[in-house]
Amino acid sequence: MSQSIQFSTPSRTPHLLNLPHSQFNRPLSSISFRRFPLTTIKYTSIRASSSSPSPSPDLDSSSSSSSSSQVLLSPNGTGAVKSDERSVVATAVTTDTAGIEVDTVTEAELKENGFRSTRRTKLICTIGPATCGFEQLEALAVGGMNVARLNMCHGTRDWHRGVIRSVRRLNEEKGFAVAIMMDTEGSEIHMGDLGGEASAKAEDGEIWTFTVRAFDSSRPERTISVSYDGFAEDVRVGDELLVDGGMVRFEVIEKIGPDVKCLCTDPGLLLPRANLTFWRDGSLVRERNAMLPTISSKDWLDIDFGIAEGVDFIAVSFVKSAEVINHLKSYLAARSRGGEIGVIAKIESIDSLTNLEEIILASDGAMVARGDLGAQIPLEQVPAAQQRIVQVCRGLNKPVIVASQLLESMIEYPTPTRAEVADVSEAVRQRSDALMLSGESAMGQFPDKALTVLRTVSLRIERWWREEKRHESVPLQAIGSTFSDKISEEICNSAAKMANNLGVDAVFVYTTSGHMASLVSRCRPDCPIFAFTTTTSVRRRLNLQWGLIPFRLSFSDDMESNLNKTFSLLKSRGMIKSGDLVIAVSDMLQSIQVMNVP
Ligand SMILES: Nc1ncnc2c1ncn2[C@@H]1O[C@H](COP(=O)(O)OP(=O)(O)OP(=O)(O)O)[C@@H](O)[C@H]1O
Ligand SMILES: CC(=O)C(=O)O
Ligand SMILES: [K+]
Ligand SMILES: [Mg+2]
Repeated sequence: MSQSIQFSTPSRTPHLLNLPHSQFNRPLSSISFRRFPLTTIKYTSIRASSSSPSPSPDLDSSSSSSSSSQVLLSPNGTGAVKSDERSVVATAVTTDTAGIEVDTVTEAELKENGFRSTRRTKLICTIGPATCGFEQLEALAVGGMNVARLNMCHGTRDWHRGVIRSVRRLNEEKGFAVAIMMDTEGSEIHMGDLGGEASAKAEDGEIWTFTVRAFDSSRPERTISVSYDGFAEDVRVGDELLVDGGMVRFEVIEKIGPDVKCLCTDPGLLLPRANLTFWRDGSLVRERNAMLPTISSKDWLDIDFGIAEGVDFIAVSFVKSAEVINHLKSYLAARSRGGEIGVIAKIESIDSLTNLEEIILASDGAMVARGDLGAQIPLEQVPAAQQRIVQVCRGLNKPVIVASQLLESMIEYPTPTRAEVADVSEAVRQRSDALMLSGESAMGQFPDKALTVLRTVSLRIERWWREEKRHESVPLQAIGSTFSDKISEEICNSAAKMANNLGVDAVFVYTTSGHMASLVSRCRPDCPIFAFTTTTSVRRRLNLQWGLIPFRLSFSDDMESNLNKTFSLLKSRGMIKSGDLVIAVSDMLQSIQVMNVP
């Protein structure tokens, strides 16, 4: 017996009205509202599935494209997997109970620990030389990587293609739904690649030459090439030159044609292609490089490459305005068969903070790119900027990623500093959607350990905060522009509130485009959210969002049959059990249903 609230026409089967779905999968009830201005709230009882231990034949036949006999194991909104379980869960499972795709890590987690213990904060790993092998990628997926990031500042397209294909293979063979995020190089000023060296050490008091000349052969001693032709012209004697946001500092002492002589004032390690900024009288000089395009010609070629390889997200470096995001989105819409690639705005410049709301509104998500941001605004302003970006994203229902230096010391050491753990905790406590590793996973010595730290700290802080009931219920601004969107939003807000008040085990959301799932995620309910979607690409994209455990499942407009099918499939896999309390919402038939699993 279930209790439900439905926003629908008097007809129990609104799809029989034979009104077309709009191309945006707008729920039928919006149409119904126009025809039948009277909103009805119905309490219906749904007959529970007969809870047969194996799925009925019609379940199998209705699962159309998903009815392959292989069950996939994949994107994981999951929590910790004990190391001795890993070898077990990392193997592909082949079963006859096809029809639902979920990764083995999630499956093991749900079976072992129940719904509530799953991890809500998503984890992103930058892939580099330390993690590009198939087995290394698999270890990261098993360890909880939800998204793999490729930084186009480094590596060749062939190298990136290899990684993308390995991740795809991992998804296909092992059922993961690891999404791929391509991060553009952008055209800010950066150093050259050090002629193949991994790093170079600049000592206090040394004189180094920064030059716009290219080197034919090997790099002359204490010489660094600079990517920006106007560099020697723009800097002035007395300017301060910051490498990587201040990891190393120089003072400009002399200009000789294309060469700029600089005195090292803060020693440190110079890494290939590190970012350069120059400061005059205590503020960033940005008049000239403000003219550089956000998306360079090389970036456009990388974007074409990303479209061809089917990446899930493109993160745009050094976004200055909403215009560039809109431009890229219309390009993608024209080239990539309709909005299948999400555009993430990287907030890492003063301009992006100035135009924050409009940029986030135009994007599909944002990244607090603290590395470069900390080179553009005083470091002590970065935490407040982070808090503001996270809040704006939550308000506008866009996923937000906190990135850079979360566990920087783990590039070299196997344990984090206490300060780093506190920083990770703060990002989790702010309820950002995702945390990102950079050098820690790309070229550090302990990529798996760094991921484990993110995972365990996330789990612990999430649980602590839930137990303490510390989450003040933040009033969320209304964002829906159409009446139908407003209904969806109210349904999701109510479902999340009911879930907390009733202490349910999970919210189930049936969503074709993923929008309804994101609306539930936005409410940050106490219980996990099982997001069922019909397409693999939507499933991967949902893997970036807080609290969503994405499954691929074919379903219909008939919620009763969807629920019965889901219960059967999940029960037969041991992921839910009779008596579990579930709230279900759907974007086909706008409704909320509360029921115990039969
Ligand atoms: N594909 C790659 N190949 C080689 N080294 C890489 C690769 N990706 C990352 N790295 C190394 O890892 C370090 C940190 O990676 P990350 O991508 O976060 O760089 P970043 O310069 O901080 O980011 P961004 O350029 O977007 O601001 C880089 O400085 C580089 O040394
Ligand atoms: C991630 C990134 O681009 C930064 O922190 O600058
Ligand atoms: K980048
Ligand atoms: Mg950056």
